[in-house]
Amino acid sequence: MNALEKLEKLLDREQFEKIKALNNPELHEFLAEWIEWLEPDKVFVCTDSPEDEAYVKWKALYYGEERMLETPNHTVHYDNYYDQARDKANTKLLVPGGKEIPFLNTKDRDEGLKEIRELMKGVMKGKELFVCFFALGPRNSVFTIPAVQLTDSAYVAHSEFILYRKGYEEFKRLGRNAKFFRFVHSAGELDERKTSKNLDKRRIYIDLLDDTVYSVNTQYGGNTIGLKKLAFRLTIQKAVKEGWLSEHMFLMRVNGPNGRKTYFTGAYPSMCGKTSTAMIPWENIVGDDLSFIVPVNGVARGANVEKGVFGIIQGVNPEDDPIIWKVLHSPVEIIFSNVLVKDGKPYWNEMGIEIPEEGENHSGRWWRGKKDKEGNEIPPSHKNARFTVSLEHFPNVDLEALENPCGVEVGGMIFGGRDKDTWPPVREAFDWKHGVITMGASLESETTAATLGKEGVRAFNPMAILDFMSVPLGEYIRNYLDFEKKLRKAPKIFAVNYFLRDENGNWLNHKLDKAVWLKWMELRVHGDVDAIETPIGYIPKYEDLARLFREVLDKDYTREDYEKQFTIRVPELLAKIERIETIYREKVGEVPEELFQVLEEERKRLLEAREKYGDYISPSAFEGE
Ligand SMILES: Nc1nc2c(ncn2[C@@H]2O[C@H](COP(=O)(O)OP(=O)(O)O)[C@@H](O)[C@H]2O)c(=O)[nH]1
Ligand SMILES: C=C(OP(=O)(O)O)C(=O)O
Ligand SMILES: [Mn+2]
Repeated sequence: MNALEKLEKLLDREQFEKIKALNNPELHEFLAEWIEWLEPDKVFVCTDSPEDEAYVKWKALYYGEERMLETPNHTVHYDNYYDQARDKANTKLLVPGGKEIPFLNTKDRDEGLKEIRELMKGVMKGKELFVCFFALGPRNSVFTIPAVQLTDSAYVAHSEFILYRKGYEEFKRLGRNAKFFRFVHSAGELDERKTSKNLDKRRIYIDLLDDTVYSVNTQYGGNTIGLKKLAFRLTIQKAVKEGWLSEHMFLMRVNGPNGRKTYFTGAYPSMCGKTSTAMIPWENIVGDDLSFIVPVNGVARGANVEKGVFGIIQGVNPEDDPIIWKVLHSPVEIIFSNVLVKDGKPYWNEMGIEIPEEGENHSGRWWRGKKDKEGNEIPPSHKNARFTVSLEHFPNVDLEALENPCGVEVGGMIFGGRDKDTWPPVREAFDWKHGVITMGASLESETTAATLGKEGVRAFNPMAILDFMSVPLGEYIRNYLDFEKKLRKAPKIFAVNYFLRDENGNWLNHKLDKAVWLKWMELRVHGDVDAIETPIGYIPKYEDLARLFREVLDKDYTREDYEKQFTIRVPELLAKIERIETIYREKVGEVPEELFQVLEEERKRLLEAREKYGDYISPSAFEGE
């Protein structure tokens, strides 16, 4: 029996016809094999029609994975109390022989496949399986990667309809030529709250040979939404093989003088400001999490992999995030996850308005002071609670850029993380190589609630991508360095730090200060302002920032603040170089030799500066040089 014949037996007539219309034997085989294996009671195939999408949304309510809120089109979804973040320990790359790769969590492919198949055998008995087709990147473009998702979670399928471009017609168009990604997900057995129950058997296995990702016994989006962080492992591998960049980066338009549009990408680890930056008033968002950057005729062109936002809701308040706030309070389609609900209204931590004293949240019935099994007080919403919404609903979206099959020219690339004491708020690299090595490859950031485990620990996180890395780090950095050679003019590279603190732990910057850093970087891309050359790159001059603070935020920016924020902190910077060098030399292995040279040059510049000016150097010391 061939695959199509098998599918004819497994599916209703109507569903079978939808599959049959896709002329792709490889797809048929994959579907036949997995549908037989998962043993769902029922299969629904989603085409790109509004009816099929509506069916999935209805099923999310029908099966109780989502509940309606008071505002039309708003729903709430809960994940298990212990399933609120990415599970790094149980996320593994399947590689032949289980080859160990530094910093990557690998497992023997045969063993992994065997284990996951056992966990998934018959896992969908009594359940409905949704077969969905999407595309990564704009459709019918150099960026497009078609993908098929199998899931028994209508919530996961619903999220994907909000976050990704539909792909059924794309599969049809490509026919048997479609090289596609595959995602197989099951939430596993559910408890009475419709959350995954068998968390001890939670597994996310990435099969790099077959471009397939399996995920089981989990619902949290970062572990389950195939096209997001799961596909990301596959696209990194593909990009490195093919010589382009697949990055953990937002994509935004910064509006310069006289209507000038300059596009920036920015890589910050999860919970370190990608969404908040891309959503900043004054500018325009194209994407907030994942970008493809491809060299086209010598120009680096960027596109958003997605078309929606799976954003962190904690701290979203009307002053700092006016645009998100407004969208969250309008009747557009939104899934709230792991927030507090009372009388049909969602509430979250630090939202700037009074929160009810009881209600329902990710822990079930909740009241202020409620403690979990470990004795920790449960906040109203989880720190990693999220909202899922399409970008089309944002007044600040740059739709033309989002939909452009050629993407947009990338003028600048930004790297940043949670760093309390080392990097200044903003600086520009001397050149591509200096930026890639001392900013991207040297990125460190404090861990956050976006992953399970301890928070606030400074960790090596090159290009904000370490959690998703799927190739040896040295190869990834080599690809970055080589990328410049494919370009006539490389994007400028910058580094930001929104998270500097004083001795008492107070932030040195306000959340909206980043608006000024963005404007400054835009001017620098076009050579419109001078800058101060320091041992670690170019930093802004006080006068330029003071003017921009006035223009953009209508605020005074004192020289005192500038001095504090932009002090060159030599001991911390040297210690960081030491740490980074040791990691690459002793732990990573097989790293391009330039990396060590560039770090050594930076160290020399810092040592010379220390000789002349001491440990903590005012920016003005370099101004006269
Ligand atoms: N102190 C401080 N917190 C910020 C700043 N920007 C963002 N945040 C907080 O960082 C958290 C994560 O931000 P988000 O933009 O959602 O991160 P993403 O996961 O990278 O998209 C949120 O709780 C924000 O409120 C900032 O400039 N300063
Ligand atoms: C979904 C995620 O994205 P973000 O980078 O916005 O936290 C994640 O990392 O789990
Ligand atoms: Mn985000």
